[in-house]
Amino acid sequence: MAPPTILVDAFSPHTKGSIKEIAESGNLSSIPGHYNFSQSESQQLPDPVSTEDIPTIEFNLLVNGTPDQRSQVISDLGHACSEWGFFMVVNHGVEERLREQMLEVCRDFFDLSEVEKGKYVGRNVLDPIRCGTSFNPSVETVFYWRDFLKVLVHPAFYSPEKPADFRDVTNEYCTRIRGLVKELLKGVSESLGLVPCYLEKASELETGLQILIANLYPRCPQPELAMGIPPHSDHGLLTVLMQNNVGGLQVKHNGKWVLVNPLPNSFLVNTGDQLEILSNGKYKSVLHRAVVNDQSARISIAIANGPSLGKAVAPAPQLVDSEHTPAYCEMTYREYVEFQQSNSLDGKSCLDLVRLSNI
Ligand SMILES: O=C(O)CCC(=O)C(=O)O
Ligand SMILES: [Fe+2]
Repeated sequence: MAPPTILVDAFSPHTKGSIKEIAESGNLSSIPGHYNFSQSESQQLPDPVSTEDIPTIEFNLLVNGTPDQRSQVISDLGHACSEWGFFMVVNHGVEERLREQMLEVCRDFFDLSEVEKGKYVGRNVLDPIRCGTSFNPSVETVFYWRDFLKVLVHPAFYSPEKPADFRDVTNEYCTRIRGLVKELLKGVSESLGLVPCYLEKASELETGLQILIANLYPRCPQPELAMGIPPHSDHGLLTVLMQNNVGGLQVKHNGKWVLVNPLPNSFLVNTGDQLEILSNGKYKSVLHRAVVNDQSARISIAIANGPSLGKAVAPAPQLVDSEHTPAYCEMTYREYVEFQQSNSLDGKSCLDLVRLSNI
């Protein structure tokens, strides 16, 4: 088979529009060649996928439980972070109505005209509002079956002008998620043997960077040949994810891809690179990816919660001793995010690049 000849410059997704537009144009029965990963040398599809029970965290017991119940949840959190880097949160108190509204405003955004969405085509990772397609199209030769919208929502809050209710709904939702993350991080700190406020302080969470990422994966006529989002880890502390009722997320666990089937009304939470650094590698930032399907469009909404951009992040001194030397170099979160964006990671975590060689 001939190698792919499509170059980013010759076929910029920004000029040709979204994958939504391509997927919805006529009766598409096969995917364009530059979405076909079987032609790519760098990505291999698919690996065997298994189903396993994913750890579940009872949020209500973490914040309102008896001391014994709270201790149990903290121990569950510790296990989830060290063994999986991934867990489901149930009984979190965020109303189903708000979650549905979030999905609606994000769907309405993707339904805007290409011209309207084109206002937000951005190039830089820290642009306040950025809409695009694929994963990192400036360095890719085969594209991902995904459109995205990324909005910075904290410490300064931004919103596209349309749809009209996007601003209010996302502001409320992201504020609620910040509350959830703050409590989860207290539990995670305690599970590391640190004081409850450790991670909050060490990451300057009050001015922490929060990013809303809405992903649209349209129906794909040949899902076995395409990929929605490639294996990656998230750069922040904790990412809180939900989806419409369509599956596709997979997490890497013990060397295998595990299909995630969330419990109704639950949030999916994964650990990010900054948590791995702060915990000196005790909690691994989990690799995850999203596959596509030929039945229904999938929408996922990830809220990434990270340290303050100016905060220099390093392993907690309490987790460093003669047996556990510092495993990562200190870097501000801004440097880390920009460093990640400037590297073609090709399925690897940016952490591989900042890990000190002594572990
Ligand atoms: O669509 C998904 O389930 C995963 C999305 C994701 O990993 C991300 O936006 O970082
Ligand atoms: Fe992710």
